[in-house]
Amino acid sequence: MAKLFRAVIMGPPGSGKGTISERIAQSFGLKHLSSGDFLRENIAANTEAGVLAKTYIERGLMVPDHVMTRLLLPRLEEMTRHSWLMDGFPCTLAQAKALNSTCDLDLVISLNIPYETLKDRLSDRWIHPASGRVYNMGFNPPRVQGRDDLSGEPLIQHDNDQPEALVARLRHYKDVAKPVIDLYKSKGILHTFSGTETDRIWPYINSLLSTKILSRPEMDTQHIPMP
Ligand SMILES: Nc1ncnc2c1ncn2[C@@H]1O[C@H](COP(=O)(O)OP(=O)(O)OP(=O)(O)O)[C@@H](O)[C@H]1O
Ligand SMILES: Nc1nc2c(ncn2[C@H]2C[C@H](O)[C@@H](COP(=O)(O)OP(=O)(O)O)O2)c(=O)[nH]1
Repeated sequence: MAKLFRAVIMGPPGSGKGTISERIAQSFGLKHLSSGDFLRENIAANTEAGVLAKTYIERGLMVPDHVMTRLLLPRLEEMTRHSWLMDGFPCTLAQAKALNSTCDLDLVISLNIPYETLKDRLSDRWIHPASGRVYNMGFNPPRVQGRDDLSGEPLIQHDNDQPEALVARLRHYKDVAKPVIDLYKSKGILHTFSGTETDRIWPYINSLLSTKILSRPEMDTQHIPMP
């Protein structure tokens, strides 16, 4: 059996983590794990952690580290037979250290996208709140305006995606992500990609992964929630 592959994708809000993760999952058969999806599943199932996490997310705050690690690490430990790509975790040094004690990462992708680009994308980002599916009116519009493609339910915009809130969110991201990025740099597994368009960054990520993932045993093209 081919060696399992463990990767993380990092980047500020709107940098394209979700979009690129889906492409990686489709092209390389890794399972796309998303901290946001996982939190939404817990909220929908009314688990104790989900109820707690909801109180933070509703206020536009990050969920505390101990809640995130207690929720996610056991799930990652269970994934003994699959290669995966984690999107949205870790995003603090405490989370990264906790992840480190659970598994050895092979690769970290960091997206470095200019502020103006993030601002434009996010002010035009529409979300299906129940699933977390995202649309952008120019880049990946829904089939029917204002409606989710799968459920037909209405799409919403988040206040914290609007320019007034964005500056603070990006500053916060930079502060908390810097030590995480430094940690992965020191381990020699960090790969940074800069640019303004996902379609132009993607070929570089694709060719990097082609050199790292030699065999593709799990050509599973779906975005699979954690077990
Ligand atoms: N690793 C994490 N640590 C703390 N809170 C998290 C983490 N991942 C997700 N969250 C919380 O869950 C919420 C939803 O996460 P999700 O990644 O779907 O959305 P987001 O805010 O749109 O992120 P982005 O803007 O980067 O796409 C976040 O706003 C945050 O409150
Ligand atoms: N115009 C444009 N929009 C893009 C591009 N790549 C992604 N997007 C859109 C899709 C989303 O609406 C928004 C943010 O992307 P995302 O994949 O949700 O980012 P992230 O928050 O998971 O990091 O930007 C891109 O290259 N151009």
